[in-house]
Amino acid sequence: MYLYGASGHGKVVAEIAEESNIIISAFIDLDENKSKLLEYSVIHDIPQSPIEVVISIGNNIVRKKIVYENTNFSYNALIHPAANISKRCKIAEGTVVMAGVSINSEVKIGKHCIINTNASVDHDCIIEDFVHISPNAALAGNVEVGEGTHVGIGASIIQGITIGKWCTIGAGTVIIKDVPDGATVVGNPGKIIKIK
Ligand SMILES: CC(=O)SCCNC(=O)CCNC(=O)[C@H](O)C(C)(C)COP(=O)(O)OP(=O)(O)OC[C@H]1O[C@@H](n2cnc3c(N)ncnc32)[C@H](O)[C@@H]1OP(=O)(O)O
Repeated sequence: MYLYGASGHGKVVAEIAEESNIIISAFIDLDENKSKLLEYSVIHDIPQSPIEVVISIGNNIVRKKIVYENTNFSYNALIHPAANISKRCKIAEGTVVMAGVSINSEVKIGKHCIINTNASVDHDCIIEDFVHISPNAALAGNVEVGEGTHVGIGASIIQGITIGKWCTIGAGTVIIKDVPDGATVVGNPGKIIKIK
């Protein structure tokens, strides 16, 4: 497997692959100043043959762009063995689930999401493609999160809330009302500070 993105996030993704006994061929990164990350080489020319990849980049828009630009890539979900995942949840290709995560019954998680360390996603949540749920964020039951949204570290979202596409939920924010597309929300209770 290749990891696309030789960064801090890439290190964490590499260690999930190692824990899962998956062999890492190399990192791919267009930054020619990077030659090695952990014990792995960083290559700058994207292979054109079919390869299996996990995109190890935290930026949601960049992950989406890479998927659309590289049709020779194939993807599987990468799940840390120390994540606690319901047998009734669905996790789509390219999504990375980190250590300590809990995902409860009948949750659906889209493609190329990051469910970061110790995040908690409760029953019946629906998370669309390219979302990042940061460390220690907690989603109560029946929460929906739209494509490309970033839920910040330690944020809490009460049950039944719908968060739109490409939103940013600030670190530690408490969401008690639905959030429209493109909104940045911070504080407790969460208030919109900008809309894209
Ligand atoms: C493993 C990992 O590292 S995963 C990465 C996890 N990272 C995160 O969760 C980061 C989340 N990002 C944030 O919380 C950021 O502060 C953002 C995106 C919400 C806002 O960033 P910016 O758009 O740059 O806004 P800026 O810093 O200018 O702040 C605007 C106002 O909102 C306030 N504000 C910003 N973030 C927060 C927050 N999380 N909670 C409360 N208030 C906040 C600021 O104090 C400021 O208030 P003021 O106008 O009264 O001075």
